[in-house]
Amino acid sequence: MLENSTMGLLMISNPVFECYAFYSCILILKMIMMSFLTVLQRFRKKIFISPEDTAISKGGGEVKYDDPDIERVRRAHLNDLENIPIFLITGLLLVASNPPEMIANNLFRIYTFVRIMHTIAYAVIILPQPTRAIFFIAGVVINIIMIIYVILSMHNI
Ligand SMILES: N[C@@H](CCC(=O)N[C@@H](CS)C(=O)NCC(=O)O)C(=O)O
Repeated sequence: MLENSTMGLLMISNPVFECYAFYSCILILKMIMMSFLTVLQRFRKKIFISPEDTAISKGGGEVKYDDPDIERVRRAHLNDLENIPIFLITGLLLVASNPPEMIANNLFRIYTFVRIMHTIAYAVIILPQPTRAIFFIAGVVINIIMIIYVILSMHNI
């Protein structure tokens, strides 16, 4: 059983949890949108992942696995999958560690901003490197800061 005080931290009445929950929802919605962005590209280019999918496209289509535009969106989606779930778990651990509100909330805000910018730089307007790398690294640094805070806030290690 969680202690009462910890349960209190993981409730919307805690402003840090509220902020975490809000930005987590934004990031989850963003990831859901990546599937639709892929579908959009598939219909635009009439290129599908399985033969039966070509039947739902007016004018048919073909199965191909190396279209650069589609693969770009898929890579951006995969990169989200490599990073955002780490934030969702680490952010929750941070909330449970009762961090300073301003610091935690700004980490959540900046993380969300850099992940959205990573997608834009990778799959929407395609910005030159190292723009995307900077957004990626900023996100990784925030996850690491949160992990270090959580570890340091433990009493029994
Ligand atoms: N799985 C990634 C690990 C490194 C990474 O995430 N790099 C960032 C900054 S260059 C990125 O946007 N990689 C592109 C990608 O994952 O498709 C890769 O193979 O590149």
